[in-house]
Amino acid sequence: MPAPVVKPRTLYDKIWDDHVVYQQEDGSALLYIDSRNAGRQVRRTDCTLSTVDHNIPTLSRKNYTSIKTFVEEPESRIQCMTLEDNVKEFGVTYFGMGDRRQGIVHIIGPEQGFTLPGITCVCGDSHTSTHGAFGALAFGIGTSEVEHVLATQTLLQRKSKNMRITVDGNLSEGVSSKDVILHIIGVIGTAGGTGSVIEYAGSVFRNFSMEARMSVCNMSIEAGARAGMIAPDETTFAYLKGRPLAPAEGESWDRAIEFWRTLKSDEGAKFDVEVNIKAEDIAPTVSWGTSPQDVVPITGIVPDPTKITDPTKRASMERSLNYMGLTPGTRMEDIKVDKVFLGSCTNGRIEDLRSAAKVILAAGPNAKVPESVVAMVVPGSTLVRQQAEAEGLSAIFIRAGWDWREAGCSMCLGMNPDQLSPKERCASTSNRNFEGRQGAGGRTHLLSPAMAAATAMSGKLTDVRKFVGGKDTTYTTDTILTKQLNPLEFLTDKVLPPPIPEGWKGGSSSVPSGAGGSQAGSRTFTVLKGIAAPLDMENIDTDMIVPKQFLKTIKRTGLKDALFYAFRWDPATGAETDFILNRAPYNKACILVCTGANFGCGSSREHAPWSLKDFGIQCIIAPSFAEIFMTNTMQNGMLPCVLSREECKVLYEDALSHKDIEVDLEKQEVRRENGQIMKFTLDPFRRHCLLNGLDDIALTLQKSDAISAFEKRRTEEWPWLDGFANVKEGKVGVADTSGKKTKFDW
Ligand SMILES: CC(C)[C@H](C(=O)O)[C@@H](O)C(=O)O
Ligand code: SF4
Repeated sequence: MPAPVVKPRTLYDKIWDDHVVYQQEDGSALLYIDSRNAGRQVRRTDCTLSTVDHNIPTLSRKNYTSIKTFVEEPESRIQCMTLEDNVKEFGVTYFGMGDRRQGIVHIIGPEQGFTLPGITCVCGDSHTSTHGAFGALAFGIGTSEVEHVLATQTLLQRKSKNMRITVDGNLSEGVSSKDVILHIIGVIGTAGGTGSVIEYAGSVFRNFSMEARMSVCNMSIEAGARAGMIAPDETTFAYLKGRPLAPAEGESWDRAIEFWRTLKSDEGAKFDVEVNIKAEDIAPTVSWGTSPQDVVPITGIVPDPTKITDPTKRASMERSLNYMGLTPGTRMEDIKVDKVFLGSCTNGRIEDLRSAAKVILAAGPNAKVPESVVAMVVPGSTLVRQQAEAEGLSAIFIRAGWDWREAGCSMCLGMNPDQLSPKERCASTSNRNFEGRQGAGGRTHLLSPAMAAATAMSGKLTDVRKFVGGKDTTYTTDTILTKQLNPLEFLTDKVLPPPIPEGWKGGSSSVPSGAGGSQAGSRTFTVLKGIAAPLDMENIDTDMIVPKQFLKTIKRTGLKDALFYAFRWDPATGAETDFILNRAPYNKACILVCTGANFGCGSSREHAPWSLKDFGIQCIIAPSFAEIFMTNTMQNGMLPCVLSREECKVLYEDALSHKDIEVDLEKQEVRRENGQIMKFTLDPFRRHCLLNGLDDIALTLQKSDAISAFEKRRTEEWPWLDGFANVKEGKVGVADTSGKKTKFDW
């Protein structure tokens, strides 16, 4: 009999196929998750890593003794202490503030060799896409899904489309990986990758270092994609070799490498969407608006909304320009800044710091940041910080007048004290320029580390080529700086597997008990009729829906007033504004109708649906949704309903005239008062769960035999994934197992 013909597969197809624990009839699958960066009992502590990053202060830690005494802000302190209690209780490896392996989770995972090719990796954070740079399938999830993974080590997923973005050619001088990804998002838009996993291909990515690849994959979420990935190659393997949590050299490493070499898209594999970009078309790029797609070359001008024909899009652009305090036609290079932020999970790595330091050096030995500007560097991890100090980079920054901080997320989202004041303008190497992202009323321009340095040294947005004319500032080998050290010199802390928590009967044959049904409120959605609140905006992001200051809660409830906070409360007086949700009858709305696409884009914060639900909104109707937000709503018994833009506009008018709208999930239809019916569709499994109020975790636990069987096979085929493979004796990188039991409200 002839051998069956094997269809060529993409890299994404291969990783997906390797992780299917159980294929459901409706097309969705239970996917095994190899690693997660973060309750319930934890099924695989050996696959879990946790740290503190979002809300910790970035002040000197010289006198650090404990979170309790160091973190002044009470809610942040409670959140961090709760995490510490939980990692103790569950025996999860934890890099706390006193550990030099602490840092932004998307920096420390790769740094430690925890992120490996071919794995699935999730984290309750949208920039988990970063880890795709290693040829992993890595994506962000919300709190409810994190719970699901912690309890079952699996996730219910529907396969995404395959999208390939190829960038071939030679990048021009001054153009870095950040410019490449900003340019890509400018071309395809923030919803351009929705429903897809992007594979980045072509000579530009092949020639990038791992750090540059991480910056690109990191921002896949800003392009709306489920994940971004790059096929692993010799650059990947060289980066991983010798890292503490990577497979140990010898048989384990050899076996792993042999497998990793198979992880590439086959010749002739089918991609549903292909985008081709010429490297030569990419210039040093900067954002002008409040969405990462609002970008222009640094040599460009602020665009003119009157040239936009679609009224919703035009209104969004006008709103952005008004928020940003910019006039159409202004040269980007004429825009003065107040602050410069170098850091974040996009650009807080050693190469980013080197690239910026190089520009500072090029500005001259005595060059200083102008008095009017505050420039800060926040390394992505404490190890990056130590390496930068050893390489002499910190001295370059400090001499030029930059503020040299400790590791954390910092002003990327301002959940800690590092924030912009209203109307302050910041050149930032982070990934999001949403309204209020870096502080209420603050204005953000996204750019590369080299451009940030050029901007800091001149006080206004500046073309980096003015500083490094003729010199290549891409992340290749660099000779200007004093000395470049091998990161392995800093990765010397010994690692042991996490301790086994008391009472844990783990292993691949058992599934923790007590799982199921912890979500707040009802999970059932059937028919809903009532007042709908109208919204006419594009790209409503989750930072707008619920700003960062409310993410410090460890509860799912009490977020009613947090909803659209910056819109609903006057920043000066705290009084109610006349925003639509504050006006009767919309203050009692149970449905939200939005005419703009890409509702819920940005962060994976489940606080967004929690706050909507707390307000009373159970259904959102829009032309399209960001994927993580959509899943998060359904996890909370809410319905995201997709209708065409035209239908949304009709319902918007109904909402304006206070007409009731009826949404029927059983029949999958929206009914208007005049009897007109609009049909919609929803994933059959999700619909079934919503109609019956089913808990995913309870359902998954019924498949525990399949999970155990998968784990057995995984141990045979990929033994290096069990436990922390490259374990050395010595210091334990975890908290102990004593301590009181702490329970979240979720
Ligand atoms: C807080 C977290 C859930 C969030 C994310 O998902 O991205 C944050 O990292 C952000 O960048 O907004
Ligand atoms: S995007 Fe910013 S806030 Fe979010 S993980 Fe990265 S650094 Fe932290």
